[in-house]
Amino acid sequence: MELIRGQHNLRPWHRGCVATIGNFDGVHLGHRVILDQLTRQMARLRLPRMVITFEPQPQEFFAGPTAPPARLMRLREKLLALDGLGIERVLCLKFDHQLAAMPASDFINELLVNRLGIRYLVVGDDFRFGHRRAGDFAMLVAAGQRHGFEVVDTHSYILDDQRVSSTRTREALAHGDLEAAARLLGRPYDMCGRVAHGDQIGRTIGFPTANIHLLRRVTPVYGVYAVVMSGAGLQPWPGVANVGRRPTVRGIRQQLEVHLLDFRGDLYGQQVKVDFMHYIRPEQRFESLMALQAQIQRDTHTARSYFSARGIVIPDTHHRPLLPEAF
Ligand SMILES: Cc1cc2nc3c(=O)[nH]c(=O)nc-3n(C[C@H](O)[C@H](O)[C@H](O)COP(=O)(O)O)c2cc1C
Ligand SMILES: Nc1ncnc2c1ncn2[C@@H]1O[C@H](COP(=O)(O)OP(=O)(O)O)[C@@H](O)[C@H]1O
Repeated sequence: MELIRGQHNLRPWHRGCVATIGNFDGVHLGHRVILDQLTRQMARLRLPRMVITFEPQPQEFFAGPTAPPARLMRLREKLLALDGLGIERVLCLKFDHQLAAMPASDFINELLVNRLGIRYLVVGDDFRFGHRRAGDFAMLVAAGQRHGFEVVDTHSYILDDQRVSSTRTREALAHGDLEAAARLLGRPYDMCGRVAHGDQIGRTIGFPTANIHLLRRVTPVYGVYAVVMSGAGLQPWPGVANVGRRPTVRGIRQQLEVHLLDFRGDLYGQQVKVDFMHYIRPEQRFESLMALQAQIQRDTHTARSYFSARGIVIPDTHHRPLLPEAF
């Protein structure tokens, strides 16, 4: 997949594509239907698929730095998901004052027509763009008729009588209904990151945890969960995780901490993905490390019952095949 950061990085060979515009936060089943639509048009018109997205997301820009709304994915996670679906190109536009002030006609003529040479565009019929949100679906349809591209409305994807959306997914996660979120996403909710060094308190209470910095993001999950971690050259590995500020040890930053069940080994520096399977409890402040330790012990029991009821097996570190000494 090719990532094009900003309009100024578009080159003449990027002209000619079938495209969609949106936040794609979560890359949920509704998004997947849109992307499938692009795939069919790619085959018909023999043109690459282009996803046009914004960073920060417009709602984040308008909310300002003090009250950022929760988002499901960091840009990196979004790009990984789109790459996994085989999308050829992503144009990531920096959403700033300049873009917010761009007249709707420039957005169409400069970007969509001149720079991108769009031949097919799929967007929601409530999509608004350009200065004062003056651009709308009807304007795109009219431009399409003038310049010879097709504009199609995204049909709402319905599950359990309701539209699948990023907001609905965030709400399911906020209510601890990870199972509902997984149905909307078509996979468990996950977060990706690199395992960093922490305060090394975990090992002293018998629960070493792989620390993953969340890079200032407002997460839609908060508290203790049964998780499955993958990456680091391991088979998917069940564990328990805490997303929070760790009030017991006076943590400052919000962090994701994963304790893998029955695992021993070094994970520092590894890039990992953590699937959130089941909500266990909210984060709490404990009076002592001993009280925290006792609670984590109970959390691991809860997680073990969850995994065994679903036939998810915990691998055995001791039975992992070892490379011969000579290697
Ligand atoms: C399953 C689990 C639940 C946790 N719950 C809490 C909690 O409710 N409150 C808290 O302050 N710390 C909690 N922690 C502890 C911290 O997340 C962290 O593991 C601990 O402070 C050790 O940090 P370190 O890895 O930097 O040494 C929990 C950890 C795990 C693995
Ligand atoms: N079962 C386990 N789950 C998670 N990490 C483990 C486990 N066993 C060993 N580790 C290793 O120990 C580190 C965590 O130990 P910890 O004492 O919590 O130190 P830190 O505060 O640096 O995270 C992990 O980053 C990983 O490399």
